[in-house]
Amino acid sequence: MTHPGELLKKNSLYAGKELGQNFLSNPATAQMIVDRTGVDKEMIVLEIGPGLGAITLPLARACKQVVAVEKDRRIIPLLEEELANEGIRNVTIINQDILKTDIRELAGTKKLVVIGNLPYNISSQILFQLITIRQVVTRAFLMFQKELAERLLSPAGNRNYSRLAAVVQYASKIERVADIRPNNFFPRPDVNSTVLRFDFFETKGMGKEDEILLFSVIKAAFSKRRKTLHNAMADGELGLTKEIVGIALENAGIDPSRRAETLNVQEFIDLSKAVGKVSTNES
Ligand SMILES: C[S@@+](CC[C@H](N)C(=O)[O-])C[C@H]1O[C@@H](n2cnc3c(N)ncnc32)[C@H](O)[C@@H]1O
Repeated sequence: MTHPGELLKKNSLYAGKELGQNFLSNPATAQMIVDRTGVDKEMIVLEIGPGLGAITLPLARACKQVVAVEKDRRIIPLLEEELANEGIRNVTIINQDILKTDIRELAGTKKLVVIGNLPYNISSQILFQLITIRQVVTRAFLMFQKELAERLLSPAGNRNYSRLAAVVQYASKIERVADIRPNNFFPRPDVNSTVLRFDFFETKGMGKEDEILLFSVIKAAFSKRRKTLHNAMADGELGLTKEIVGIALENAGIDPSRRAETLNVQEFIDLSKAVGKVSTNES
């Protein structure tokens, strides 16, 4: 691969901050990430934000096909040239914003593996998007700012445990793949990065509606994290009175004086089922 600094300079371009363009500049690191994904020649991989191709090149050699969604139109000719120089023909580049992309439609009847060195300002949104379409995404390898990765890995009871961690842990098994230092990027970011692996799964007995309610309950519980569950969930966006919340907590066997960050995924499931039941009985 050509060094991103050199490639941009040659084409009179610059790395855009608003698009989170910190390109991987160390080919050994990009190769290590691809090796650790374990992708093979049978797999179709969706790459989010291929940039100048640091990951795309080793990835295309390892898998059957890469579908690469890149928002920045300016850098696509450079990526195409990098691929052509290496004789790589199994990459389809789509010039689009991933947040406006129908990934389900892209997948068609196939299952996808997703990989992305993401712009940090939209990484949580992308992860949430993948969770909602996990019927077509088997696993994902995503790079995050290290602090966010630590929060996602935090178990219930840890002070870093959050709304997003609860939702992600409900939908996937998470593992740390690698920590990556700033000197592996151009331009150098101010923060450390971590690649995480997500193996998505479906939970038995949880339909689409149950899941929507569960995510709302988790959101409401974390909306006022310093308050007890009873206070945080009452009179909020769930539209439940204090009395109803009290009954739901009791039916779920959860002490109302606990706080959101102490509830594990199963307890959130029990609580959302209890909320669903008590609200149906009320209406
Ligand atoms: C951190 S750079 C990583 C580039 C490349 N994968 C690498 O590792 O060197 C993020 C890439 O995502 C692209 N990008 C930013 N926002 C995007 C969006 N909403 N949809 C698709 N691509 C986006 C940027 O233009 C950039 O190429």
